[in-house]
Amino acid sequence: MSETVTQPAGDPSSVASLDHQHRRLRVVRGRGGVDLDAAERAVTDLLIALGRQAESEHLADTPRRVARAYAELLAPREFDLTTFPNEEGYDELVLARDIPVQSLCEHHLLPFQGVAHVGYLPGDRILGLSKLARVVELFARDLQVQERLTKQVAGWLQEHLAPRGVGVVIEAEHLCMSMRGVQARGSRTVTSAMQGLLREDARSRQEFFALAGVSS
Ligand SMILES: Nc1nc2c(ncn2[C@@H]2O[C@H](COP(=O)(O)OP(=O)(O)OP(=O)(O)O)[C@@H](O)[C@H]2O)c(=O)[nH]1
Ligand SMILES: [Zn+2]
Repeated sequence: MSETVTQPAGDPSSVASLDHQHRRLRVVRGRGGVDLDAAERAVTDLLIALGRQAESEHLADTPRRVARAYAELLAPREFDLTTFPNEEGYDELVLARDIPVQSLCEHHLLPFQGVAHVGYLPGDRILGLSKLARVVELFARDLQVQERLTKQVAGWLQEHLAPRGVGVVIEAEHLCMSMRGVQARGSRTVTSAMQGLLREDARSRQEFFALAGVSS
């Protein structure tokens, strides 16, 4: 048996189907579609505005490449959110550290990249471990600000896994801050989002930050 679930407001383009028998949630996140032809024309115009014609063989195909690159960067891969019954009653933290994060800053369309530490305190069900990284990608492949990305990952896990708590820390370097502008090379921005016991209980919160290797 399966049913289609539409994601909540703020994420209107996402659709998922729930397989009750296997407790799998098929996660598909559309972006309303990238218009590749229009993007290609826009990149051609941008190159002209920057004073660059298709003067070399390298540049000749650049508009098409850039359009396809953005389409790829804005399209998270589909996955099944597989959960299992917490048969052992495991009630300590589960934490995946150093999950690579790559996203695009919505102010300059430049990359920001770094790592995410994502953890949760299990309730009735535990999650296939790889899914923590997949949820990070689900929201990172978008035009983002780091604060929103961090909160979206935590909120989504809380909603779909119903754990006793969720914690997300992201450490990232923004190329808009290092390659240009202030040129603060090597500076990393740290954001966190905590839900449930990891927000309310000081001991759990401290343990999360200690295991994540981040001072609280
Ligand atoms: N809060 C937040 N700010 C971000 C993020 N990514 C980039 N920014 C900042 O967004 C701001 C945009 O500010 P503006 O003053 O409009 O842009 P700007 O003139 O290019 O700013 P400078 O980078 O200081 O040269 C900059 O301070 C960026 O560093 C993010 O993920 N979160
Ligand atoms: Zn930026």
